[in-house]
Amino acid sequence: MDPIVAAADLLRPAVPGVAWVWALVVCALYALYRVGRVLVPPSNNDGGVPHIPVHKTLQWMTKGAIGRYEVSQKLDKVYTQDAGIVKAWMFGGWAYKVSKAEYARKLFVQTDLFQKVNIRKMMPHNLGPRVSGESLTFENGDAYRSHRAIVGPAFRRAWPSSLFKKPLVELIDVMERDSVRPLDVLTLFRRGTLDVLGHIIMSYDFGALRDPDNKQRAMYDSLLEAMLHPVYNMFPWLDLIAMGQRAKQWDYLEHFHTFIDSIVDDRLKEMEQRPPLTEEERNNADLLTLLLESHFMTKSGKMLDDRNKVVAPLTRAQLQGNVGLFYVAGYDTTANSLSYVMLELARRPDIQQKARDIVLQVLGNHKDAYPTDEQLKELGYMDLIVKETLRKNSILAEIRRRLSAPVQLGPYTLPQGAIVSVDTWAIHYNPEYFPEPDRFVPERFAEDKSAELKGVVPFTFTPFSNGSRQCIGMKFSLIEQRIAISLLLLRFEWTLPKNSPFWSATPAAPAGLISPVGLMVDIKSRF
Ligand code: HEM
Repeated sequence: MDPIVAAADLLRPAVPGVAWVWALVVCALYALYRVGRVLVPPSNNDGGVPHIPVHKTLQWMTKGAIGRYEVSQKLDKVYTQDAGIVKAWMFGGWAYKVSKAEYARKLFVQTDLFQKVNIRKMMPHNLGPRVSGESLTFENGDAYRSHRAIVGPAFRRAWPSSLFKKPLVELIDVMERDSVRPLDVLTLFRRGTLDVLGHIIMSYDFGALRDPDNKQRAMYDSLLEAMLHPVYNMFPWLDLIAMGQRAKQWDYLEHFHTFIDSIVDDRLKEMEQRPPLTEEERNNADLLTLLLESHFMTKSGKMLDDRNKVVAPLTRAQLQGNVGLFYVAGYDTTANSLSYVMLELARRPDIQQKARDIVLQVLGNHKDAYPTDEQLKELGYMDLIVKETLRKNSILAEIRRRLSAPVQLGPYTLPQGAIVSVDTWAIHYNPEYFPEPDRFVPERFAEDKSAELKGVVPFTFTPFSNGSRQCIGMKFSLIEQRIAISLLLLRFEWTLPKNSPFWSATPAAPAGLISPVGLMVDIKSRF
């Protein structure tokens, strides 16, 4: 019987004093049972998956910004040993984390079995999942395939370098202006990526680079912080009584949705009245235009998904949700990635110079050079830098799924409903997959690498996830970063301040979105 009902029943008898004692005993037992469930991992007959004691996890959680690297090496690795899987207490419940290529492959490939966790349904009162509302990212099965058929074409396109020119050149100019002092690169890249996203998603100028105190950016950062707030994620019902800053963040959410809605509205009207896009217009169009073009095509009833089912048009809420998702998914991820690139290249001036030599060879040593599409092809080394940076500093620490049925992973049987995630840091630092994992070696990802750098084992490089649910914006982000890094190398030389803690460690949040908290860089203009 539900313990609350049992307690209420005990309160009914004629002798109230005794009833209260009984009620208190029942409540105390229930509290003990709840605490016990937290402390003792469920047996689940899973075949003896090793587990991390909850007090150890809590110890690390309370250490604050100590870094995912330390958590991975000193906690996860110690308890996982060679099993390639470990059970850990995360966000109020027990979950499995896998770190073996073979197990990760199953998670990435068997998408009907390893399903996306629909946190929108799980936490209906919580602010976080509402930011990207009814978007593809929470969907599974037919609903997901239908979304992806409409959203996919907007991302499967040419990404001409001219598309990025205005915001990226502005980013470099602002950086040059500020280069006299150690620079908080993460904040600057956040301003830059927001302007890039505004421009590319819906031809909107946020002006975040021009104005460091830009209100929209402050609002947006606050929303991101709200989405990742550990307490509200652990106790989602707290949002029912949101007060103070949290209540303000609910207002921001409304602003954000009204803002997207009004732009989607205008664009819908504009597109209804115009002839179909020409090839050239499509090449230079923003994502919203391409998304709506695809959305209009569904109205003929002839668009099919990858299993040949007819795709229904998106509702207004789904259009709004997907545009919101592009911001959520593309903003801090790319800003963090670029910051980590600056960090890794500051620590390795030899690789910084090697990359600069390539840039100067392709673009020439001219202050105003900007890569053409042809030149961009010759700047592929920047992608190797990004990949190695993301191997060492994966922005999403875990890629999480829920089991729709029991599954066998090696000797272990995981039960239906269990949460299973790929532990990107554990895989990326496994010397069996990446020899000498602490070293920064971009050439690991080159196609024509030397024999001692063996090929990347499939499903072991996962910063963008893998399989059919791989990041839809990966190509976009890689091109944006390829251009940004080339311009950074052309215009600046940089290093870390002498007393920077980042020379020997990488302080960062240990979970959630990984960020180089407090990174400052000394940059010097080359012109
Ligand atoms: C360095 C930059 C980026 C990283 C590291 C990154 C990483 C990821 C990862 C790991 C996932 C999969 C999450 C999961 O499977 O649970 C994902 C999904 C996604 N990403 Fe990215 N991303 C980046 C940039 C972008 C950009 C620039 C955009 C678009 C503007 C974008 C749009 C998306 C979308 C829409 C999804 C959901 C796809 C789905 O659910 O099928 N991402 N990203």
